[in-house]
Amino acid sequence: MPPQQRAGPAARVRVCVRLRPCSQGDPCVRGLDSRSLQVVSWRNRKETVEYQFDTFYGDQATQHDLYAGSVQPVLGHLLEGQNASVLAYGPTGAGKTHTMLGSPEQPGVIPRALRDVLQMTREASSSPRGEEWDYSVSMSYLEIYQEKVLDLLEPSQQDLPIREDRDRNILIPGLTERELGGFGDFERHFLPASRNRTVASTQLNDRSSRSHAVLLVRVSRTQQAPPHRRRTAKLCLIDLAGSEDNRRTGNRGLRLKESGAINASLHVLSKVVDALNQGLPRVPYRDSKLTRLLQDSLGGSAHSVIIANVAPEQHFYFDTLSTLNFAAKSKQVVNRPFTQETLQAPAARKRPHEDPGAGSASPGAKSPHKEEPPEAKPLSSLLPLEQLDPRLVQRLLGLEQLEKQQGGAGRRLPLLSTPRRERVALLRQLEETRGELQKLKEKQKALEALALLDNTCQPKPLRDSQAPPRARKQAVVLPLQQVHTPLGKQATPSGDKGVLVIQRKQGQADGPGAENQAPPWELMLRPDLLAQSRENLLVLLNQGSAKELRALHRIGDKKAQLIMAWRQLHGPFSQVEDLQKVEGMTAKQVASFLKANLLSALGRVSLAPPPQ
Ligand SMILES: Nc1ncnc2c1ncn2[C@@H]1O[C@H](COP(=O)(O)OP(=O)(O)OP(=O)(O)O)[C@@H](O)[C@H]1O
Repeated sequence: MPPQQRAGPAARVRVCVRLRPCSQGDPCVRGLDSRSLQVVSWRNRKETVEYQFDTFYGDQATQHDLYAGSVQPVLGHLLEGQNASVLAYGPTGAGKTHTMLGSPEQPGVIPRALRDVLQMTREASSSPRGEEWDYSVSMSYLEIYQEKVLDLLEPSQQDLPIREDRDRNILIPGLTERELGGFGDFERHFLPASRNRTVASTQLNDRSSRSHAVLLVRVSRTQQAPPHRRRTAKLCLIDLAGSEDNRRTGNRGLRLKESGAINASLHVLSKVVDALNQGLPRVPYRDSKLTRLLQDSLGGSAHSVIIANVAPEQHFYFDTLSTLNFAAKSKQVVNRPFTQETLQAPAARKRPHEDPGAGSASPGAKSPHKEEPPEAKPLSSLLPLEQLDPRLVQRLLGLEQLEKQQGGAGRRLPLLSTPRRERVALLRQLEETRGELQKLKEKQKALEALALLDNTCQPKPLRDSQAPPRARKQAVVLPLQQVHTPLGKQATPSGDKGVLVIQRKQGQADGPGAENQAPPWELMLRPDLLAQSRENLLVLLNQGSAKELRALHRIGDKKAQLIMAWRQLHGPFSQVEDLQKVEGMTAKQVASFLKANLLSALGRVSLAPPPQ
């Protein structure tokens, strides 16, 4: 059954800053109060910058202080079916992993949150009303290493896809998901998986995280009795890899490549926050795997907490400023958490431990969870309805009506309540309509192509300083018509100015079942214009500037340079096919270059009436 979403109040991203204890020299960061801090310039100690956040944790703050003050408060939303995210951000060596993971003596956010979530579900199920509900908690753990999504619970080199379902939940099909009965289960799965995370020694951190690590925890509660309401929420705990200034890390080779990927994805994260703050229509979530994964945490459906970790040493001064600037702008991001609830049909319902993947707010799971199938789309047309030929619209509507009666396209449900004779007539009508529709679509396509060519072929001077215009697909509706000609003969459907000829294909004719095949005719360019167009392309290849060459399809900056260099060395090309002699251009590439450019080169042809 379709999920129901109940929007809660908007929730601003909560931002706290944590300062790591100083390991050498005079610190350049000092706390002012429980919310504010000051950064002192390394050049002039009188120069200071002040920041204010939801909470500031100084270097004496404990793991418990931070967890209880900033993380625990958002976990309560999970049982309401709302998502939550905690994200540790900051330069390398500033204490992100310490904050999120900690050590056996000083456990960090992750073990504390898991203990609490498991405790919460246990308490809820043993409360007086809790007996009516089944609770389940499960986890997945992944890293994003060099733009690859890797499963840490079942490590392999396979880069897992990130998908979005129709309710805009982010899913990772194929990601392993483990059911957690208690904290012991969590430790059993999590500790070995943490060792799978990519870490390495750099000059700034002996165990530097080379990837972004994401722990996904799913909390579901399902009503035992009908209507089996089910609420599912996702908790995302993220230990980001640190931004790195490679002049200081001394990174080389693989380390340098890793830090390139880390810095690039953090840059996109910053652009995402900028776009959200400026209310831009396009937020570049898709520009990196990290932001794609965080799509429902930043400016999305989660209660989010950002922990900005900063290091106090003077040599971290610029990193500290850039981290605090990121944190300051993140404060303004507003999320819209909602409760998502599904009703499960009794037959589809299983006990949670049998079916950990069911439910649509899941982070995705190996076997059980599948991405929701896309909603059945209405029959598509080539052009917006209002631009289509009225007869075609009539046919489309008729077909849709018939398909509805029949139970949907492709599903040939018997029309049980319809008398047999009517049923046969209805089915025949449906077949005919489908056939006609197919034909009309083919014709529409052909006529669009024709209209496109006619538009492209406005006479222009041969040496035009402008680059040849790129063919623009235009929605032009022409009266539907088909010109039949004897085999091998050609006709010009648009009179003297026509540029296309319709030619019947060998061995094909209209007949029963022909509507299901490709049309029995094809469109071809008028031969005289074809020759002219090739000639124009050749002129362009021999005389065109780099800019004009780049304006051709399939020619980028590098190829344009190579073509000009070849021209200088060997003189003009004698035919377009000579392009094969240019470094890196194969016969196949030249053929596809020709195909892609013949139309736009036609724009340079002055049209004369076709030869009689
Ligand atoms: N609040 C803290 N108290 C005590 N030690 C800390 C604290 N924060 C960090 N450290 C220590 O500082 C060192 C670097 O911390 P950590 O590895 O957590 O940095 P990081 O930001 O995760 O770095 P990277 O991005 O390179 O992985 C570790 O030895 C860690 O134990």
